[in-house]
Amino acid sequence: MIEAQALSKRYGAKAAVDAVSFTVQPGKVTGFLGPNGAGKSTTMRMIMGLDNPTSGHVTVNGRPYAQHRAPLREVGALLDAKAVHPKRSAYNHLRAMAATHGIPNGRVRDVIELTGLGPVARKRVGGFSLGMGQRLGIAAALLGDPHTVILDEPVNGLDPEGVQWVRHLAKGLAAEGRTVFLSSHLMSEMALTADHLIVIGRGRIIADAPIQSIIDGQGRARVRVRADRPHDLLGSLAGNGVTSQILEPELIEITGVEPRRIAEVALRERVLVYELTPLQVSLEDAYMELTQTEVEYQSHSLPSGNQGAAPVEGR
Ligand SMILES: Nc1ncnc2c1ncn2[C@@H]1O[C@H](COP(=O)(O)OP(=O)(O)OP(=O)(O)O)[C@@H](O)[C@H]1O
Repeated sequence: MIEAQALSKRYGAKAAVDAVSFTVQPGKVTGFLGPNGAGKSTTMRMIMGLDNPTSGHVTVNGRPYAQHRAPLREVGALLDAKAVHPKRSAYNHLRAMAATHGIPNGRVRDVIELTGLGPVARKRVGGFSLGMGQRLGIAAALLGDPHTVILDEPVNGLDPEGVQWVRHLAKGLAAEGRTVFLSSHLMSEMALTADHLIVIGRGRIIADAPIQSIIDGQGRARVRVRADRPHDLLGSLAGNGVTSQILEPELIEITGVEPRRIAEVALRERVLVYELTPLQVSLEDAYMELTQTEVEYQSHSLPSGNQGAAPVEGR
């Protein structure tokens, strides 16, 4: 279990991590999700004792990382896959790590097999692709057979087979009762892997909940409607945070109101509706909604004729 309490890290005037408190439970995969620069890596580095908190504290299985007698057996982490001597082979890198931590050589062979590194294990790490480097980082994280596994952006650079492998690995480790904490900026990946999500934006926790409740809590009803007089319909639906997007002259998307209410209003206004389709709120939409105001580097789409979402105007 990982427990952070009012954990903060400042760089000068900037709060990279701002008084975050959370618990990562064993037996499930917890996703640590946030846009670029949100504070994920800084938090993970503090968990591993690589950065000192400015204030607050964080423990792994009840103690700060550095106070564990056999830390590699307690927590395994992939934080920076490139932090390996380029002239060493993968096998020698893992052997050296194992030797300094009293881990038998047999375990080195096990993790090489587990991570699919067998064919390249004797090659120099300097020539590794990003994906192979990630696999080596994961092999190192698992070397001590740890109770807690922390992986920072583990699917970075992996091909689809590798992505799927990480997914199965994470789920398998959690099923064995381990604490698994994975960071990502991709909601789509987390949706397939994590049981629980901690969402961070600009150094602060903005959600901490099971995946399903994040969808249920954040997603607002979105409905696609084809109607002969969309403006009349929208005029009558105005208010209470209802927003709309006109996609074609007779095609609109309405957010924030249930399909039945749209049908009732259309009937009352004698607007002909010939399509009324509830659109599923994807996890990606829920994430965008959660982090909208929390991204550090926001991209803006170019203005275009009738595509922008606009609040419904009253009559
Ligand atoms: N050593 C440092 N010195 C100054 N600022 C830093 C340092 N490390 C991180 N930061 C800043 O702290 C904030 C959080 O960075 P962090 O790397 O933890 O975010 P992240 O969520 O892991 O993002 P990414 O997905 O881009 O890696 C960013 O604004 C970053 O620029």
